[in-house]
Amino acid sequence: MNLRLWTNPILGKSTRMSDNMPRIGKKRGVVGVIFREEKLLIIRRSLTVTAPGKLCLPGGTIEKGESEQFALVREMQEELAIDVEPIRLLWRSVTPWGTTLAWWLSALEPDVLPVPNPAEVSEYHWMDSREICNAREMLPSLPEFIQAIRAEEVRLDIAF
Ligand SMILES: Nc1nc2c([nH]c(=O)n2[C@@H]2O[C@H](COP(=O)(O)OP(=O)(O)OP(=O)(O)O)[C@@H](O)[C@H]2O)c(=O)[nH]1
Repeated sequence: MNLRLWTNPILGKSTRMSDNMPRIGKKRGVVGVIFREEKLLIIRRSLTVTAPGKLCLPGGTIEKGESEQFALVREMQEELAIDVEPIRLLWRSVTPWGTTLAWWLSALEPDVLPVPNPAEVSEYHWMDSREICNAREMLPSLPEFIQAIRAEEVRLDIAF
């Protein structure tokens, strides 16, 4: 694969990326990185959306004119009826099909219970990193995110 170094303007750090990394005009998405008791909030996609039945982080496409934070708050409401507070951008990645993803650490009040919108989400789980890496139906971006944490490309203030 043809690799080059790309300087992430937000993290101010060089990240190894391939030639199919972010390009202007491609679809952009945002996902919420939401922890509770050192577990990550994972959704199972409904059977009527793309990648049906797959496990992934809650999130979705950034609509025209939206900021990443606005899209994140909207998607969390639409998918799980939760109000989250975007805290900071942790990582950027690109899917093999060219969607750039912004990974936002987000806060959720400790007593709030997500309520899946069945049109988009069939269920949710709180999973640790071992469960995420072992789950067969996970979108591949999740294990890649865990690898980026282990490589200290992503800085978290909690053990995960
Ligand atoms: N929600 C979500 N999407 C992800 C993850 N990882 C990943 O590659 N994606 C990709 O990010 C893109 C946007 O996510 P989505 O499909 O949930 O967006 P959406 O609800 O707006 O639906 P749409 O874009 O099909 O209209 C998709 O290409 C999806 O495959 C993840 O962990 N969570």
